Amino acid sequence: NALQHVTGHGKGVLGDDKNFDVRCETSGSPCYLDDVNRKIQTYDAEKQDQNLPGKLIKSSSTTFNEPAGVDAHTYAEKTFDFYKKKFGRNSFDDKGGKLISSVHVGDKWNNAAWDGKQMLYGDGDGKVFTMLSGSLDVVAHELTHAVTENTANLQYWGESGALNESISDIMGATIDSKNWLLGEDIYTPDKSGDALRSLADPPKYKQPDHYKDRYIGFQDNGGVHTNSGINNKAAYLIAAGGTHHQVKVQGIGRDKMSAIYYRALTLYLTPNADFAEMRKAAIESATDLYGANSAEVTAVKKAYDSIGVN
Ligand SMILES: O=C(O)[C@H](CCc1ccccc1)CC1(C(=O)N[C@@H](Cc2c[nH]c3ccccc23)C(=O)O)CCCC1
Ligand SMILES: [Ca+2]
Ligand SMILES: [Zn+2]
Repeated sequence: NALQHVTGHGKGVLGDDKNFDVRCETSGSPCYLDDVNRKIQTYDAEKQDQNLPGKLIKSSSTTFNEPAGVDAHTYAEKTFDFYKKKFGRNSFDDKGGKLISSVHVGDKWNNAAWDGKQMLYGDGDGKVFTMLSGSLDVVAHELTHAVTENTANLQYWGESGALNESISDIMGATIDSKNWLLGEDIYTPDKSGDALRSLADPPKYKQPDHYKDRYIGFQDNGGVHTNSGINNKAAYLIAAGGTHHQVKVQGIGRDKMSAIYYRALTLYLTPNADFAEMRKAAIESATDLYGANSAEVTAVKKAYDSIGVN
């Protein structure tokens, strides 16, 4: 069958209308959540997590009545386009690798993940989470794990793991740039105004925002989802500015901040990098991009001073 690609339509998890690229048989039907240009395919795991990816989501027309799949597909396209347009990166591996997502993974699974090969999204239990692909920052978070694996490959425990997590939150909050929250669109559907994490104020959701308050222990791979708050705070301050622990940072904006972290991730960070190495890599990247005595380099130095990473 000819690789036709047409525009599909459908409502997302929050009931909003979305357009996205699909593939239809030459007869015009059925159509699939298969973006042949970007090589993004979205599957239905049918509430199990053993035989992945499951079934390629299809519809008898270009209209898809599958909100979780519509958002997983559309947000993967948006994240793909961000990396391509802003950094010239051709998919997560910079080789045009195929991006596979599965929705309805597990039974009311209150989580999502990149499993080393594909993205997985749970439906949530409807209390703690609604379908997790309904949040652009979550999709961008997961896809960024794939980028990290193909670049610095930050090991997923201890300080390198916290940095791995932080880079995913930073790119998530850059691509979903409406605020500095993570997961707010799908977290506690019955309650508004809360989120899974805040980069602006990590302690609001029980994350540290200073190196002296880091978690040292064995839970969650040594606290990768906890200590990410420390580097998240630094990234927030570099972008938005502010005074933290008596240190004043002049912000340089989200755009330059994310360019610094992307350069650090792809050129300087190594698999076992710790927070001290993150500081050096960010200074080096800002120096490359904006000059040794630039306001951008000063912002990076001050931000890391303010979180106790000197
Ligand atoms: O990608 C990640 O870092 C997280 C992947 C978690 C995971 C790891 C290994 C196997 C399965 C699942 C998923 C996300 C996450 O931050 N999960 C946290 C918070 C969380 C979500 N659901 C939970 C349920 C219970 C406890 C904590 C959580 C975690 O797993 O810690 C990222 C954005 C939103 C969900
Ligand atoms: Ca957000
Ligand atoms: Zn993560």
